[in-house]
Amino acid sequence: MPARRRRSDQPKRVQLFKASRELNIATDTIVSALKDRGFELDDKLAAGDPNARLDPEMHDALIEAYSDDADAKARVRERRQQIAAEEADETPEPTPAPVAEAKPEPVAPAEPVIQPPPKPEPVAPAEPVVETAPAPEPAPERAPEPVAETTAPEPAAEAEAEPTATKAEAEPPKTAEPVAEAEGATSAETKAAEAPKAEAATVDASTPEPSEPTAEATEPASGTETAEPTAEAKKVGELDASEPSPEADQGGVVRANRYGLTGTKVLGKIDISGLETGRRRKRKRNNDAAETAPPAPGAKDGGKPTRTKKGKKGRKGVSQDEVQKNVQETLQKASGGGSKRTRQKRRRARRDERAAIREARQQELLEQAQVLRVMEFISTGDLAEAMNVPVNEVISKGFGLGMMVSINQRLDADSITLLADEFDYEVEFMEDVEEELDLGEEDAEEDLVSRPPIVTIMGHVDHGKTSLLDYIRQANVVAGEAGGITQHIGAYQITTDEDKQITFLDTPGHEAFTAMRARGAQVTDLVIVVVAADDEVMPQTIEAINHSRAAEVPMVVAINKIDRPTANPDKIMAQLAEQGVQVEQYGGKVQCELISALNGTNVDSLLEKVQLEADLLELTANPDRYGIGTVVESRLDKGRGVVATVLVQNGTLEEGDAYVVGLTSGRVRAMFNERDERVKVAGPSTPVQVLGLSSAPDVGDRLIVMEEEREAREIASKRQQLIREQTLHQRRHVTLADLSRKIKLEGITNLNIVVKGDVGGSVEALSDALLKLSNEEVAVQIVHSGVGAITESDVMLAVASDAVIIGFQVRPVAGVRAIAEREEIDIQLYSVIYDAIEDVRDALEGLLEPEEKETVTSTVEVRETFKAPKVGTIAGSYVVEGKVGRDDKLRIVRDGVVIYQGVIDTLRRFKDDVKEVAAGYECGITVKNYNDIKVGDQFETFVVTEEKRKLAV
Ligand SMILES: Nc1nc2c(ncn2[C@@H]2O[C@H](COP(=O)(O)OP(=O)(O)OP(=O)(O)O)[C@@H](O)[C@H]2O)c(=O)[nH]1
Repeated sequence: MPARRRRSDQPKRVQLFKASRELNIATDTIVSALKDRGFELDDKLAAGDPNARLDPEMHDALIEAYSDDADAKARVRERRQQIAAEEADETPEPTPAPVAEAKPEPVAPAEPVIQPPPKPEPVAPAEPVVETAPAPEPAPERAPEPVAETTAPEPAAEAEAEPTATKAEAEPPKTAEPVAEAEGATSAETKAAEAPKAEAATVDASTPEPSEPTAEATEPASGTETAEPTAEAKKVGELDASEPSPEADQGGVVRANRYGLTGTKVLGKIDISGLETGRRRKRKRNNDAAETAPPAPGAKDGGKPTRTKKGKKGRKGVSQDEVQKNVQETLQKASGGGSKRTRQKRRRARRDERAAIREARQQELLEQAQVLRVMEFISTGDLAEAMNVPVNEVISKGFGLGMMVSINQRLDADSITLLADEFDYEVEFMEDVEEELDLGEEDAEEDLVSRPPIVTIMGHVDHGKTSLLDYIRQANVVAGEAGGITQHIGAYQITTDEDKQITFLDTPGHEAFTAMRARGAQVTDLVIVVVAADDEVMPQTIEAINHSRAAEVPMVVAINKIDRPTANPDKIMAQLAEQGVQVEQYGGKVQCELISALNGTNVDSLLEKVQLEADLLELTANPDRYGIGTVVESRLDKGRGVVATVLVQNGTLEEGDAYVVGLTSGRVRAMFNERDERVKVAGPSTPVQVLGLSSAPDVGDRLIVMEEEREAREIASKRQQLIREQTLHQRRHVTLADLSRKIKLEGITNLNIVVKGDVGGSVEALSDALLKLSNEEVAVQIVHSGVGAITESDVMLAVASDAVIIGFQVRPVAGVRAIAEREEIDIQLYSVIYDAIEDVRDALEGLLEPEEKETVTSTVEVRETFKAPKVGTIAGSYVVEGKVGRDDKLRIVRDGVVIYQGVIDTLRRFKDDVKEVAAGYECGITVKNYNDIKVGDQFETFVVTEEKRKLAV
């Protein structure tokens, strides 16, 4: 499976929801803006899918159009940070109080105000100002009309006209409001957003009044309110001006001071908060207020009475707290807490310090994009943990994005990316855990030594591939190896006359070659294409040529069977040239030898040519590193357990090494070469049989030596988990048993199969053949294939993926049959590959006819064996489950592999022949024509009945 690339590697394509957030505009607005600008939108984008991605040009166009909003947002953020810092400072002076108020308050007014035209208001004040001062320009431009017109003209005028007088009278009650107004103004400005701010700011600076009236104007009550604001505005002005008189700290004067200060503060804040966007800020501020506001006792109550007049509850509450707090602080100060002051100073210093650290950390996080390395299908809980955020936050973000996720729900790649984005994480998926291994480590030039080439022989059927391999192998043995005949272990190494070594992959044909390549295991360095001289370049010859080209592996042509009288090598060379293979005899570069695999003619010089070609490749490896190899064959050996032939590709594999291979890990218990001699080490390009695997790996799996076994185990279990999760997610509700019916009734499109077999070769062959059965309606998928008995985990896998289990020359281990029955998993067992293929084909075509049905009657364990003269071997047995019948057929299963199938000759209890023996009883069994029964063997007895087959639904 191709490793998923990090999104950051791709050209930056921003998601719609991100752009929306970034630019502070609705997704709908973005979509329509893009349409207006003539962009072609894909379906997702056109539908406003928040995950749809924008091309960089679209993004640029949006930035151009809406950067103001984005700027505003950025400024707001900046300001928020400032405010947070200020709050943290929480100076004892009255100043902080207003700040605190300013924050919560704008929020409250902000919302209601936001909807109406916030902009018009600034306009309103602008008018009054016009008279007194310059700055009317902005107003006319923006000046919408509604509120502005109704409220603005008169009140504004009044406000200005009446200033001082009104104030003198109105002062007491209004004192409470100034803040409110100020805030109102703030919010108004906030809404005005963009341009007006600058203006507003200037206005504020010069004349505080205008801004306030505006604020009020915005608010519902026009007349009265306007009047008040003006008054307040003046007040503020006055206070500011007059207040030079100190005493701020004094208890008695506290109130007056406080208010004066509050007012000033608020005005100062106005332009900043003017940038604020309503809701978020509100929440934040409320929280802030809650946090900053000390548990001041009767704060609320204390403050309220003064303010009852004006109806802004939110404000009152918060400001009351602050007021109360200030009062307390000031009183404390006044009562002469010198030590307190120092303590406060210290506290402030500490706070500053903490704030600085926090800021630095934030900055750091912002600067370096956070990358999350996770596997697909992790649960929401795990994702939250990986991001170090509370899981409910992740869930609620999910809701916000329209995703209903629960804590244990497994998430697909898109959901993970989306959620992680929300927390500013980039996601890197670990599809292949191998990525985590340090395989990429380059070998130093000086560590590299040359290694033998690894060669695969390919060609058309019957052109002599096997004969050539056999000849080479035998010739090699004859050449003086004392180890005896080489065994078929999937690969072997020979030594040429020049004392050079060549490793051959012992599986002729391109199936094995492509099967490995399909798994990303490029083992072969060189291909020998065999063509029979008495035949022609055939389809599979062309396939072989194409395979070697696709793999970018050089080829050497062997024109075989030249001993045959009908041999016509020239014709073959000409035909090869037609395929673009120019052999050297034809002036081309491809080396070619005319051979006879049967009697060995020119095989030596063929090997020389192979060696020459290999020399050009300058193949090297570093024997001084941990071994890395590829499994070329794996099988279940009766005595040794799982045996895997590993072709070491780099480094050295040693006995005792800890390794991970496929989904399993372990230690190399022992190693044997192709002559079955025990070896302690295996260097580059050496094929070796590895013992000590807990389960059979797949052909093409990489075996990687790890420093510690624990590490290897972790990787294996991660892989298992990944496979499990992926399988769960790829669940298809299809079973072979229902296949025909489902094809007809439900039009199902997938048939999942778990293939188990006795040797890797047959498993591969069967799997490949089954895969090829896919037709237009139904695709065959091999969800798992492996060597060995059918285990519970196979059944569980089949359950998870609704698969059928096909066993070739293997049987379910004890108890598994019962589980399969309970789970309604169909296990089909075969001894002939062709039968399996035919059955599946029939099932796929919905043609399976009723036939014989085999029913297993018992499982029997051989506990002792006795040799009796005439009778042969008697198996002293125990019936584990079921009931053995005298006429039952039987299979002998050893280590999960069927070694014999036949019939029961005699069935006895004590010395009597019996018709049947039930579970829990002992009996003596002899098998017709078979005596090689061993203790530990299992008999599986069965009867064959003429019944409709399961598949013939
Ligand atoms: N006369 C002659 N016969 C050969 C030679 N090489 C192979 N044969 C015969 O050709 C037949 C097929 O040879 P194999 O080696 O089985 O061919 P293959 O390409 O391995 O065939 P598949 O495994 O079916 O793909 C056998 O009967 C061989 O004895 C040769 O050099 N000369």
